[in-house]
Amino acid sequence: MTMDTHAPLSRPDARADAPARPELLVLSGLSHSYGGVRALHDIDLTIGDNEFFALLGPSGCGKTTLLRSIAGFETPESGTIALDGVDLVSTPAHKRPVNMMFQSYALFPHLSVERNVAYGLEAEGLGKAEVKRRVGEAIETVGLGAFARRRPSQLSGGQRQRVALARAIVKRPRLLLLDEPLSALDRKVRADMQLELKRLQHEVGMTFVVVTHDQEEAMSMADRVAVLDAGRVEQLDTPVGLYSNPRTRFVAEFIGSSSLFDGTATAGGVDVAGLAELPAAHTLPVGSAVTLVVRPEDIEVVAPGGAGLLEGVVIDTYFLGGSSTVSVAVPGREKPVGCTVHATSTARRGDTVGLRIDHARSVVVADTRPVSHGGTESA
Ligand SMILES: Nc1ncnc2c1ncn2[C@@H]1O[C@H](COP(=O)(O)OP(=O)(O)OP(=O)(O)O)[C@@H](O)[C@H]1O
Repeated sequence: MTMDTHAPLSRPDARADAPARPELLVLSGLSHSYGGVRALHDIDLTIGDNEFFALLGPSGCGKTTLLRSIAGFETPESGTIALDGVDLVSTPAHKRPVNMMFQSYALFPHLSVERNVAYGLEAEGLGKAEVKRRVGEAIETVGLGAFARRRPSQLSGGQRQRVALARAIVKRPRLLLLDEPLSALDRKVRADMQLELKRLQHEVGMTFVVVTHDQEEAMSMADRVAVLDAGRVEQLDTPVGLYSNPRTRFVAEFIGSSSLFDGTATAGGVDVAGLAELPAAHTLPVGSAVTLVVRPEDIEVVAPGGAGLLEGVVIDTYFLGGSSTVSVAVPGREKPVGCTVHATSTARRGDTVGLRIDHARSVVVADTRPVSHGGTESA
């Protein structure tokens, strides 16, 4: 049997709930409701200067409400928002040093690219020469120099998105808010634009706060990510921290793939219902309901029969290029266990294999749901 030899991810030891840079935006105790619907519950967040920050969560978790509160399109029920130490809640939206890029891009269809980009500056009453220079710079920054005279209908989706970006950065806000900025683009263009957005943020030196429900997008672009669920911040961390050290079951399921083993905490690990006691380090009360979270690259597929191994039967292998995913049915578990192996793995469908979990890398989280039998697996 082949052994999986992935290098371990480093675990962050710095406090990830505080930005590495000087703070720019501080939200304290922010709550908001729409009629009887609680959209935000007591949110505390600090976002750093020149940081690429993502708000990530499933539909309805409150991401847009949070963004709109920062922009000034919603007035929070309680709590404070300060930018550079100055209160924003009492500052009207148009006076905040904040710009928002909408999902729809909201371009003027009858105006050329350069007129679209110039619009906001002209509305501010800037001189013609200044407008021309700044518009030219912004259009170059987003790589649309050759398209300045075209109208939005003569551009691709990715190019339209760049116009919206140019229009957002041309006013040089301290903070740029982007609501699902890539959702209108197809998969390939999206991947390119993720890199582009990151480059642009670095180049213009502004703080970006991006809202997305796509965890890959958030993880690939952002310096830090706040994972929201039902109006609360579940975890605020770096992408590596979220992946390697999820603090709740929700985060473990939402970020990346994992096999989740529900059970009861023991002194040295987790007693997985109907399966085995699996060793793991944790500080949760013995006897409490917990979930052991194991990433696919932290499971080694080996010959069966060794001590401390789970055993199962390979039900599928998926070749992914440099690696493969082996899906193993383990008796007593409803969902198969996914393992990442080297592409040269000899594991084949129908093989009985042993699974060695890297106990030093698995994570135990408190499970607030009733203990289920058979375990679950995230996508
Ligand atoms: N204008 C409104 N009136 C009433 N309820 C609203 C309003 N806007 C949002 N909500 C509710 O507030 C909650 C948070 O909505 P919000 O739009 O902030 O979530 P979201 O995470 O951005 O979702 P999505 O990803 O689907 O856009 C949801 O339950 C939503 O139904």
